[in-house]
Amino acid sequence: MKLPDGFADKYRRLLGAEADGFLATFDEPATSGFRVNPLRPDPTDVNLSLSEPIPYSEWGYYGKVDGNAVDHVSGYVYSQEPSAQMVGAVASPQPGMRVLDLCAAPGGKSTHLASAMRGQGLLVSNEINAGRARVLSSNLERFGVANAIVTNNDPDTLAKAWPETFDMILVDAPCSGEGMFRKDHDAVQYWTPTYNDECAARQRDIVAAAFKMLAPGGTLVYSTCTFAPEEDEQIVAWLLDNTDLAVVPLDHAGVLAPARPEWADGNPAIAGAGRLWPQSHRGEGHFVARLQRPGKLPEHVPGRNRLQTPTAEQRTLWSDFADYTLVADAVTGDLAVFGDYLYAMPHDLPRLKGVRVTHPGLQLGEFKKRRFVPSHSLATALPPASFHTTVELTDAEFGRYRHGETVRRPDIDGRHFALITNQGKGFALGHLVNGTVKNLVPKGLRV
Ligand SMILES: C[S@@+](CC[C@H](N)C(=O)[O-])C[C@H]1O[C@@H](n2cnc3c(N)ncnc32)[C@H](O)[C@@H]1O
Repeated sequence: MKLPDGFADKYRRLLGAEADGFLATFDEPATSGFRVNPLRPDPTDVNLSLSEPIPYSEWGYYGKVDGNAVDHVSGYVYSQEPSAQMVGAVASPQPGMRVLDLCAAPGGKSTHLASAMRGQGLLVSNEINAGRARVLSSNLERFGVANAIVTNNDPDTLAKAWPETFDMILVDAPCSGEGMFRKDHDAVQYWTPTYNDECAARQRDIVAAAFKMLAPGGTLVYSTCTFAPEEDEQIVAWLLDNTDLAVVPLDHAGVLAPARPEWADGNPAIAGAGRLWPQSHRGEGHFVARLQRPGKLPEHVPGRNRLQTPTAEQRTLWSDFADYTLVADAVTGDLAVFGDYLYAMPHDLPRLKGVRVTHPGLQLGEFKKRRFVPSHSLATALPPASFHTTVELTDAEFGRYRHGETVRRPDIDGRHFALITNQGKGFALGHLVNGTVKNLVPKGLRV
């Protein structure tokens, strides 16, 4: 690969004898990986025949999953490069925590955090870019995450709304992406000898805002997919100088190499952070640090939010649908209406005033002229056992249904909604009308 001018010289200076091995990796193919979804009743019921587990990532495997395979479409797997999986492994939030993923799109780390949280507690996934926030919401829906909301704000706005609010915050920072060079040619084009300093200035602003939102006793995880000390060790040094955070040393017994204090201000505590290098590990490379505030985590105080609750008519429309389609208590959470849409919102929400919430929880459906139209997200959020009726499709029918076609099941009478499955995995809803399954795959998801 043609590396940008100045890049190789910089890493020869930093790495000395190790530089040749590091620079040679840019001519090797990129590595792929995925995680299985522990939120599913049978997480390993996916095609793992050729996949080898990633030793440091509880649900991770090396290998590639086809984006059109049922395992992907039904949210049984999430494709994520192996190094990136170290971040979720280091964070490992406990179920019940209040967690903020500040730079969250498209959702690789958020779905990993949600896996560890097991549906308990609150995950706030924030993304500054509106288009990317929409992709994030749909990836969380596909993965069946019901205890998350998505916000679309800059970090300073959130810091004003949510002082000392979260038990854990992940900053997976926008960076120069040197670890993406093998996968993303644009990252190579952007790089100049001053780009790392420009990224570092933005990263300092982001971590400063993140720190304001961290509760006493809380944990900040900072990560990048770049090798540049300006964006890695030097950001940790800045946090140690400007906040009461301390580095929690990571386990360097496996693939994670110690970070390099000499590439920042020499503070030996920085070595507790970790680096994944592509020359010594099967992955693209990453930096990760875990830092903690002194003190004891406070009790969560739910914010006083004035949410629009459903009207009596809307409640009836919802319960008519739910009673007829779902088993009892399939949906938990507080019912709230946003525009024409009904959501089940997670409990323990902080105050939402001043925050742009673009995905307030699990979208249940839309009220349309005195009718309730269920949302696609129910198909991947709820297990098949939650539905009174499921319709299993053959592999050939699966492809046609995703395309938007109807299927026939003459043995099923009446009119009702059903979960559509392939290989037992729910991936869409359908409306059965006298033996014909009308296709409810949203137009934007048809292929
Ligand atoms: C490395 S990516 C996050 C990847 C994500 N965590 C994942 O695992 O899928 C960084 C994200 O930060 C966002 N971003 C860019 N500028 C930002 C800023 N000033 N403050 C917060 N986020 C920003 C980008 O839009 C991008 O989605």
